[in-house]
Amino acid sequence: MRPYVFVNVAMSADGKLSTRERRQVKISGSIDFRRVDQIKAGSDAIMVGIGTVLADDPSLTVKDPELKAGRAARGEDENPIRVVVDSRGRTPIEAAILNKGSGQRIVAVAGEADEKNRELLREKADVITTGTESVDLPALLDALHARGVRRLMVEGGGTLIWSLIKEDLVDEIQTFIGNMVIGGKDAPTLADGEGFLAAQDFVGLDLADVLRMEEGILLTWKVRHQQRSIL
Ligand SMILES: NC(=O)c1ccc[n+]([C@@H]2O[C@H](COP(=O)([O-])OP(=O)(O)OC[C@H]3O[C@@H](n4cnc5c(N)ncnc54)[C@H](O)[C@@H]3O)[C@@H](O)[C@H]2O)c1
Ligand SMILES: Nc1nc(=O)c(N)c(NC[C@H](O)[C@H](O)[C@H](O)COP(=O)(O)O)[nH]1
Repeated sequence: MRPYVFVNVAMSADGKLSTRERRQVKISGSIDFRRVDQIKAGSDAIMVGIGTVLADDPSLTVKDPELKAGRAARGEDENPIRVVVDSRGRTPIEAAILNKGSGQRIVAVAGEADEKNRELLREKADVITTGTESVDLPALLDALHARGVRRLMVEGGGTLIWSLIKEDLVDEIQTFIGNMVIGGKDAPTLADGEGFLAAQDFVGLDLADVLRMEEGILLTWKVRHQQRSIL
């Protein structure tokens, strides 16, 4: 079993999530940032890859006090469970995601992660070890479901999103497209990794909503799941 998984990113008009130097770019306007806060507050967990932690040092906390109060009224922590996918356990112990705001943290590492790193991270987070070189994403989602996670928001980055999509683990993609061109053939996009080559492997989407938002546009897609042959 796994949670409902939805990706939320902001990208430039040319599809970039940040610069080729992975320097964070403010793409969302105030309305989209508020929307992101709302969907974060409505999630049981929010997940990022270690690349995003090292590049942006995000706290992934809920910002609006009313949204936090709403979570408390439902008997929830003020922040969703924050999950870092981090094969080698490189999450800095002083990272914002481990120190800012209350709530549970999970760092998912792979078997190869250094035991010392795992020990250190256990002071601030639950450490889940799954997979050998990279984190076993189906197993991680199963573990999150077993912990009661039913709605999982994935913030990025492109490498993590690619793996989740490739393993057919994403149900919905929300992307805010902002009114700027970042450029750069090596700048990160919504789905990086090795990419598909054959058209029959491309992941199909159904357009669920289009919304103009300031000078940008918010697209919501539902992912068409692979027709798994039932053996
Ligand atoms: N604009 C946005 O909405 C947005 C959101 C998040 C991140 N970003 C940007 O994305 C960039 C970071 O993205 P990224 O692709 O470098 O890193 P990422 O955040 O996607 O993390 C990828 C890393 O996670 C680890 N990992 C472990 N198991 C894995 C698995 N099974 N599959 C995939 N990864 C696994 C690996 O070390 C891998 O390199 C930054 O520049 C950041 O600013 C933008
Ligand atoms: N939705 C969105 N619009 C953007 O313009 C932008 N640059 C990000 N980037 C994603 C990044 O990883 C974190 O969402 C932010 O860094 C927020 O981090 P905080 O929780 O405020 O610490 N995300």
